[in-house]
Amino acid sequence: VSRSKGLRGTESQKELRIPSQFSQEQRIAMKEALKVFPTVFHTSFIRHEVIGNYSHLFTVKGSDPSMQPYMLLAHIDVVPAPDRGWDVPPFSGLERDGFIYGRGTLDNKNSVMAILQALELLLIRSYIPRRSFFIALGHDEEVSGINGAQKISALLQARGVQLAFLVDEGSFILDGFFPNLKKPFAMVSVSEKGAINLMLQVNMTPGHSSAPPKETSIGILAAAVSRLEQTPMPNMFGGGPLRTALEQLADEFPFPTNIILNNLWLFRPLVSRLMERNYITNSLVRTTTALTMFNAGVKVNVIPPVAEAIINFRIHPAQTVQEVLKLAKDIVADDRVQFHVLDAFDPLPVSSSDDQALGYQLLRQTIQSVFPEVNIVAPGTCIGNTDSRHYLNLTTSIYRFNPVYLQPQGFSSIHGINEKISVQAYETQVKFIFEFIQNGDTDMEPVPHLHEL
Ligand SMILES: CCCCCCCCCCCCCCCCCC(=O)N[C@@H](Cc1ccccc1)C(=O)O
Ligand SMILES: [Zn+2]
Ligand SMILES: [Zn+2]
Repeated sequence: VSRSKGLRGTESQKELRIPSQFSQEQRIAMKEALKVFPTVFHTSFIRHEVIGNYSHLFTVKGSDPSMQPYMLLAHIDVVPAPDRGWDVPPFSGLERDGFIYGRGTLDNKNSVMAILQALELLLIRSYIPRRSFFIALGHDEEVSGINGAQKISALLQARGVQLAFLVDEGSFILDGFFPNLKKPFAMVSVSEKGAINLMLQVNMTPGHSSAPPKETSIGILAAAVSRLEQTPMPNMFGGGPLRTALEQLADEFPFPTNIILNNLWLFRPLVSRLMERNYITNSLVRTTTALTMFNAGVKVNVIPPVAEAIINFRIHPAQTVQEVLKLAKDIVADDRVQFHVLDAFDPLPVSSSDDQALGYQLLRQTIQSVFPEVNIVAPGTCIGNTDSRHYLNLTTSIYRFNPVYLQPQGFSSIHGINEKISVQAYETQVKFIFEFIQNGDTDMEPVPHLHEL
């Protein structure tokens, strides 16, 4: 998408804009006061509700009821953090060398705090939005979102709300993910992979370990999961957001990659193989198979009656739950291994990233203004799952983007160790949301878009 396209506000709208410049005092307060947002909680046109005991829903009523509302989404829960391996304790929130360390600093307390902080800063400058918006802060995203996001979504549906678009976590400004691409680019995820949690179970007759049978439940199951791990699902690289992104990025690469990416009609097989070389880009071209749990055995000298394993599949947008299960059964090819699907859902619909897509264009406009050094804003597919999938009933326009730079090392720190965000990056995220909310007051309305997969 060229930088020249985008949204244009009227002259009067431009004049009314509050510049996103903060005093030194405000910048210090932004960092220090990571606690309360008094103005947010005491503004007459903002309603705060607690949903499902712990999730938060803010309804910010705009002055123009004819404008369709949007939603900003984040989650307050985090995954556990091992005590070992961190440079500072993971729940201390300590600052070191300009970075705030801690579990959730990138996933997703940064967004929780930056959204509320940006709104607070706008309100104390007497900002009144034209377009209404919701802020939904889920409390159980890391364990499925059923008691948080799903309840908020049901409540808003009951109230007859339809959203123009929604913005959640799920992608970043990516820096250093391709070895020969020196410049960072913004990836806005317009879809996310599907998932299956599959339990494999083998039941055998227990007995004394001194006279073992030729095969045990553990041996049979281990062989089955090993076959799954050793047999990757097919490479599905071809179309969709990934192809669009690579084509948009083509000219950012040096020769000969630029030629290759500009001619995917010819070089598609080569590119699909190159993508497999790295475990992150590999996850974009196929359904991934991750062995995540394995349980068996009750005592050192008992042949175990049951062995169980859990396989976590992340489904490529070009496949379905049923197709992946069929492939998995064919790979295991052993009737003694029982399949139990614990939970499963297909890849999410693809939201529009065209010139008429309000949410996407507002993100692009704000990225270009806050990160002028970023040349490319490209659509992508989120490899993980987010709370946003619970809002399909409210909108067809779901975008996943965090206005933060991410390097491969930072990616490993999410759910890993030494998760951290620089104070400067956090300030920039606040600035981004401060601008985004104002940009949301544009008159441009989205056109209906049919989902495609
Ligand atoms: C053109 C290609 C460029 C290279 C691509 C690089 C990709 C790096 C993108 C990094 C963004 C990853 C953000 C992932 C957010 C996922 C959030 C998450 O962890 N969600 C959980 C939710 C969940 C779901 C079901 C049960 C429990 C939890 C997850 O496991 O997916
Ligand atoms: Zn998250
Ligand atoms: Zn997470």
